[in-house]
Amino acid sequence: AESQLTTDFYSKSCPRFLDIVRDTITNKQITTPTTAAAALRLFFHDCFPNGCDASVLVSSTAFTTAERDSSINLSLPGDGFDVVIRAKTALELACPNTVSCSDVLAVAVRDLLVTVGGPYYEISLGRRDSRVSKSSLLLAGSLPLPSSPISKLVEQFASRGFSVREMVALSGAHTIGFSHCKEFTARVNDTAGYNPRFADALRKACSNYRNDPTISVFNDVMTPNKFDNMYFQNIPKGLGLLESDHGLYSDPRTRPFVELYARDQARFFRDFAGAMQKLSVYGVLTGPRGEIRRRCDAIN
Ligand code: HEM
Ligand SMILES: [Ca+2]
Ligand SMILES: [Ca+2]
Repeated sequence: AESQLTTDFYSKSCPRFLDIVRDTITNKQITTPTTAAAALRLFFHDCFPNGCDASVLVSSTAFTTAERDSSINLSLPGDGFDVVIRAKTALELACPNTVSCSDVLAVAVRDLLVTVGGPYYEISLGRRDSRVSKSSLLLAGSLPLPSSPISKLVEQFASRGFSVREMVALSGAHTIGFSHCKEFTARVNDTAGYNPRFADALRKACSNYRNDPTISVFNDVMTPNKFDNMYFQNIPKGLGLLESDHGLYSDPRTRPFVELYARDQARFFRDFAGAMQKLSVYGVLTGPRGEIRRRCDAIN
């Protein structure tokens, strides 16, 4: 299906497509700077389990619990959904029933990454949206957990055609955004891999998280809002946040790529851009296998 995608898919049917998405994401990112990270994680959680088909955008109904309401997706921030819905609303006025929500999400993420300093890459278009979104179909193990051993993560990426190198490059997404205390606190207490002063600061920041589960910490403590290679420079210094971040440095299969990206940001940007292009065509639907959703939060 991915071979049927083209970069000029909407050039006749919706010539303003790219401009409309760019205007929308620019306004949103300026007013809400957490949007870029929110949308990037949303995209990963759409594509990785069952393909880039906007299945994660659908809301639950009286009859079905949608993917969005499965436990691993409950922490997806609303701003990722919101930026897609805003762009889609503007697009329905300009070119009704033409642009898929999955294409909007893929392009919105690309453009948002550029606004925070990330690399530009071409996005092929013509994805269609899923006609199903069921929490019950999201199998255990369809998304990586921070507590998973590196072998398990390598396996999860390999079964979808991603190399170890691509997995490390994609993990560089944690150069922006934040994580809730419950995702890492248990590990901080045994201090394995953490810089002691960083561990102290994390314990302090999270000391009240059971009463206030919204407390969260930047994934990249040095440049939290900038897309750069700082994530990889942090890890060898014990400044990685999640157990899976530290793990990339302890494992001999992934460590060389952490070191490579830590010293060569251009290399990281090239590999990240390539891996994002690959992720963005993973499991796409084309033609009659999908639909152009009228609203991104509901199957037609
Ligand atoms: C390698 C395995 C990965 C694991 C175990 C993992 C795990 C996590 C966890 C636990 C969080 C914190 C969520 C929260 O507390 O709200 C997080 C945040 C995030 N993840 Fe990952 N992730 C992985 C790979 C990826 C990939 C491949 C991407 C994108 C290409 C990505 C993008 C993000 C972003 C942008 C955030 C910050 C979200 C925000 O600020 O709203 N992650 N990740
Ligand atoms: Ca999906
Ligand atoms: Ca950063």
